[in-house]
Amino acid sequence: MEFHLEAIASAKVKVNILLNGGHNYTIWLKTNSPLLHSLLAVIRGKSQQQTEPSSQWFHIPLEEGNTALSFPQSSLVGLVTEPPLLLHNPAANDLQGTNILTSPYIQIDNFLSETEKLELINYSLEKQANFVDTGTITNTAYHPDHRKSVVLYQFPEVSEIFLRRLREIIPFVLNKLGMGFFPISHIEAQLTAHNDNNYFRLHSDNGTPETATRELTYSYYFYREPKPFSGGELLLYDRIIHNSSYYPSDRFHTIEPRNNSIVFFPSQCYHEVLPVTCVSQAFADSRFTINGWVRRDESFQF
Ligand SMILES: O=C(O)CCC(=O)C(=O)O
Ligand SMILES: [Fe+2]
Repeated sequence: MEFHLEAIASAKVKVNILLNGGHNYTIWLKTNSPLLHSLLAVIRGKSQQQTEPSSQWFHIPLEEGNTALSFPQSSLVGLVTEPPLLLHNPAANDLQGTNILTSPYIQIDNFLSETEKLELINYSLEKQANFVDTGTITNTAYHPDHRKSVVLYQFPEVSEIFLRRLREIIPFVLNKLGMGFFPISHIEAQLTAHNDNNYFRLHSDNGTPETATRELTYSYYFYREPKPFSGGELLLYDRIIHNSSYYPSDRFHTIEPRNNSIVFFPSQCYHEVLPVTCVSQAFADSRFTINGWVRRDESFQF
């Protein structure tokens, strides 16, 4: 399921505009705002030579349009952005030959309140009849046993509030992962359940043309207590970069699917979900997740 809620997707950046003569002004802009992109273009020295003199000026409305900040492009000497907007991916920067890159991840405990988590469990149980097999979409003749679990694609009653919460921490998460901030087009979300002998074999989340704009993967874990299953750890593999392509190395981090925690990592990193053992085999005793991907808006390039 994809959510195209602009309010959720486009996070804001604090931009301090540095002008000739030591002047500076702070404004807030969405990551996909054309103004932000024009400012960045000037900084990169890539602005088009305009013949129209008026287009060589910036006119920025302030205080809900009651005031305006106007200055010529030539006066712009710098931008301080928070969170940092990186103009390129430092991880892949200037790498030649074969390199091994550690796959960064962050796991945040108590992502939802205890009541919200319990409501989410009850909600998932009410919707049991609407879950569908993931294998029918993911498994192929080449990889017949790639994935086994069930998924709910539509859950509007909870997804909006969940994604709003998620969006708030994305700047913090990208910073922790050492990833540059990027313009976000939308955030995908699905609700999955892994029961006895369910798993997801080694894969990356953005290896196809349709998934190429996925930048950040998240997985929120929730289940009944006492923990009704074992296994189901997430293994996150470090990356081998060879000739600009990413491959999994044999080094990995083992991430426990701790109840009410959320994990984030770059979507290009290979990972797998180890088989779950769930003795009761009851749907209610599954390893539940809300998981998905934050997508880059390709129409805006920093
Ligand atoms: O359930 C997890 O821990 C990760 C799921 C996953 O890798 C995916 O859905 O792409
Ligand atoms: Fe994945």
